[in-house]
Amino acid sequence: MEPTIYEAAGGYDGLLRLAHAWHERCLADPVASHPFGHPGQHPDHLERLATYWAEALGGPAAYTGAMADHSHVLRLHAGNGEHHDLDERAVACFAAALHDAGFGDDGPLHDTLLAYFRWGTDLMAAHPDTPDDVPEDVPLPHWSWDGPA
Ligand code: HEM
Repeated sequence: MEPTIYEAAGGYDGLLRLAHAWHERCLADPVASHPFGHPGQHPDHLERLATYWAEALGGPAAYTGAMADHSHVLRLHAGNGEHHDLDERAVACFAAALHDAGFGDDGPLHDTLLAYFRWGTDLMAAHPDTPDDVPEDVPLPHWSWDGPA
């Protein structure tokens, strides 16, 4: 049977490595660093991000099982107005992070992870006005080798 993207990416450990690499790239970027480093952000941010990615990419449902739901994640990203520059920089940082974390610069796994992140960034930008616009109980969006699942 074809491995899930989660398995192909090295499971939770591989995705945690990628989350660290993405965060490093964002912190080093003049635009993408802005959202990070404010007081009050979750101390386990990267572990929670990797757990979320794991669930979205065919791994265990541990984010929604033990941490929070997708509506919570949407609310964290909502209410910041339109920010296309930031989104573009965040995607560029993710492409660089794929390289840094050992996922290479091309190939099916690299390409699907990058496409997932680009899609996810658009989903996160869907509520620019206020977190109050985010409905309750939005299901966590899954991604497959063929795109949105
Ligand atoms: C422009 C791109 C993005 C930026 C600038 C960004 C920024 C952030 C920031 C600042 C936080 C911390 C919020 C807090 O703890 O107060 C966060 C949390 C998080 N983000 Fe993003 N994000 C981006 C894209 C994404 C994408 C594409 C995904 C998923 C595919 C994602 C998933 C998450 C998750 C799961 C959390 C943690 C939620 C929790 O603490 O339970 N983000 N993000």
